[in-house]
Amino acid sequence: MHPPHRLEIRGLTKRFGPVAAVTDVGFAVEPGRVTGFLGPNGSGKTTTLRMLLGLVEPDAGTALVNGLRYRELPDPARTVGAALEANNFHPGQTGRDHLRIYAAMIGSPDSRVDEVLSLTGIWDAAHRKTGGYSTGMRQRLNLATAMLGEPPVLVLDEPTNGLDPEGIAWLRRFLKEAAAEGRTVLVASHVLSEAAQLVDDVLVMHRGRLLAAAPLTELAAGTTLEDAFLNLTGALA
Ligand SMILES: Nc1ncnc2c1ncn2[C@@H]1O[C@H](COP(=O)(O)OP(=O)(O)OP(=O)(O)O)[C@@H](O)[C@H]1O
Repeated sequence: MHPPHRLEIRGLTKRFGPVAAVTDVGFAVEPGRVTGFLGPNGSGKTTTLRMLLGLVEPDAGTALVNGLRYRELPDPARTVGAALEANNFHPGQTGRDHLRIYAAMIGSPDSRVDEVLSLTGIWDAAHRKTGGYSTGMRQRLNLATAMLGEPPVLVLDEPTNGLDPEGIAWLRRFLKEAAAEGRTVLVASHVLSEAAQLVDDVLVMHRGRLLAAAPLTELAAGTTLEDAFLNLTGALA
């Protein structure tokens, strides 16, 4: 794995026609911690992550991974493991073949495929076509793909969607361990009750703007994350 990496977002702004999707958003994400990127549907989380990954060009601002834009990284796929949508697999391909092709593309050894299959608990489904996977299995395959290059940074968008309670508990352990290993873990979610059990640091998005950035213990001191969130957004309603 590359050494730990820090993310730094500065003044990110993106409009889609009349929609101000993201407005002047800035924050840092530290290695060794799980950071929750929280906010309701449509608050600008995915657009911010897409700008971080060079998939959307910002109107203004920068998103840096250890001081470099994603497209300037010497080894991007092995630096940032990203899982944005769990439905971009070829339905006629097995999970294992999907991983083998991706491993070849990013220069990871074939042996890493078996490692990530074990790591993400989809070993049993590896030889089945992904068209028959449940949403939870797709999430695990997505995570397995993100982990192929042993990246120091993980960026995940709503990774618990479609996971059963056991899967959610498993993912929590997985991400906490990834952070304990020194990874930078950024997880977008609109499910505050789940986030409260997972994250160390909290970023709160609302209508395209960042409302708060603080450790969970500070933001939710003496209250729940839901109440802290409602207090923040209620003030703007
Ligand atoms: N490609 C696009 N074209 C037009 N509008 C877009 C596009 N992508 C996002 N938007 C709009 O930008 C706003 C922010 O969307 P975004 O997907 O970033 O929010 P989100 O917080 O990730 O929400 P969700 O949890 O529903 O994914 C929304 O109003 C959305 O409709």
